[in-house]
Amino acid sequence: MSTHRKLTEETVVLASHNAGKVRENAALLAEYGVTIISAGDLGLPVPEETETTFLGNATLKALAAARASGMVALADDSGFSVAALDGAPGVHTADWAEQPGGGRDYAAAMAKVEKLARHGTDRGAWFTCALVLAWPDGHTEGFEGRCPGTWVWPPRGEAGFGYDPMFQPEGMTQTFAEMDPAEKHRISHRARAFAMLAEGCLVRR
Ligand SMILES: O=c1nc[nH]c2c1ncn2[C@H]1C[C@H](O)[C@@H](COP(=O)(O)OP(=O)(O)OP(=O)(O)O)O1
Ligand SMILES: [Mg+2]
Repeated sequence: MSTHRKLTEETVVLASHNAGKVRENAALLAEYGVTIISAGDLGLPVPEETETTFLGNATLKALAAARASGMVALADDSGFSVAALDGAPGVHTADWAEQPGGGRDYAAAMAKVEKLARHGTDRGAWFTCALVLAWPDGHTEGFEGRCPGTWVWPPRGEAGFGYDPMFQPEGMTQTFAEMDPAEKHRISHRARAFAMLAEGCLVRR
């Protein structure tokens, strides 16, 4: 018997303000007949990410959206880690792209990572994604997936979002940004976390 709470609702709030993440999670949920409303569409605030782990921050974002909306919410906290940098930027991945005047510059963020990591011999890198479902009564279900690979320079490809152009997953010759979305969905950290979430909490309809 599963110890996970099942999602019975047909619509969930996607507690993310990142268009790339909303798009990828919406596509994954659609396979289970679940539709989404984004936190942006509902005008929900962007909570401060004060936790030190991906699961901690995803839980905080999911609970804030579930309580504010009265609906089940799904949050995604994710990031890029470099072995030579002891896992940085990690939970601070989005912060590294933040510009002084507001907004994000991912070309600059990738250049910062390369500058710090280029002297190391270890090219290992990985993406992590924590997905948390939260109910308005405070119940949560969380799952974490990782995708191992290497960082590459210069960045390659136009698809995807964020740090995708500098990440080549293990066993592949293309970066995430050179793959089509369906291919990224077969192997990504998000897809792996989602597969666990689906196994635990989703019912195909
Ligand atoms: O598949 C990915 N491919 C490339 N980059 C990625 C991926 N997944 C996460 N990332 C990057 C984007 C962001 O710089 C950080 C997540 O930060 P994170 O706080 O979880 O998301 P966010 O602030 O963009 O949106 P929100 O918190 O509203 O969900 O990692
Ligand atoms: Mg964030």
